[in-house]
Amino acid sequence: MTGWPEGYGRRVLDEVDSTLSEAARIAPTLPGPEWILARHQTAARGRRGRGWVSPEGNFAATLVLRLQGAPQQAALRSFVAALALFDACVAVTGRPESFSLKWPNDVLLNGAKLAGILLESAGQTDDEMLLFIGIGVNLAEAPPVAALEARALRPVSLAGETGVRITPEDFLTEVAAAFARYEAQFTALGFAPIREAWLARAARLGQPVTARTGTSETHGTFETVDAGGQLVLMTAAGRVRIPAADVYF
Ligand SMILES: O=C(O)CCCC[C@@H]1SC[C@@H]2NC(=O)N[C@@H]21
Repeated sequence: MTGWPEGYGRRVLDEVDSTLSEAARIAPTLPGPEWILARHQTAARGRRGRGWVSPEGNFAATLVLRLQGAPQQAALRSFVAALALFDACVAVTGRPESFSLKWPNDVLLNGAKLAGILLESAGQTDDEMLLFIGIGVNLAEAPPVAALEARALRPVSLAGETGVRITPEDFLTEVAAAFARYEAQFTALGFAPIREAWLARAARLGQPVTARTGTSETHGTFETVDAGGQLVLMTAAGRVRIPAADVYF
């Protein structure tokens, strides 16, 4: 059985507006990294200003990390978190072939959206920042499709697709343990092995995708993710590196 990782704190809330907001409120008082899990969120947020619908029984948590170094290095923790989620999903289902990762940091199950990650930060000085890694996983139930944007991937739940039922608390133990392993690897060896591991689990590598920002769309073949975590597409106009976007298949 997976144990709780040494050095990481944990608190479980019945209800909160958003675990990301709670993280920002309590982070200055925390002595070390801390997971905040909520059974219910009243104002959860998703990427790019979207909301996040999280029915009871789904996983909603934020990890608070105090980090030294460049903000770009902090942002690469989204890949660390995505790998941790992938491993946790495999640990509870025993089905590595069913899961994949979508740039920048969604977890797919049978090609549909199972989980999302939202990074926020605070308190940045020259050498220290607080990073909040917000994670939502449809463990029990997928949100209603009416809540989705056009072209967004269909949401699915772990229980619906695999029949595996796990509580958010037990899932947190798996995610926290996997995160601690990958974070130790990141600290010791940098982004290179994380990047390799992420690419080995990537959805649609070598296939055509569309990357959309608020203002532009880029179509191309998904070539790789570079050493800075940017999406690399081969387009009709040549190779393009994209720092942030939504990807559509
Ligand atoms: O848009 C996405 O794919 C990212 C969704 C992230 C949702 C999680 S749920 C826990 C944490 N608290 C929030 O308000 N959002 C994140």
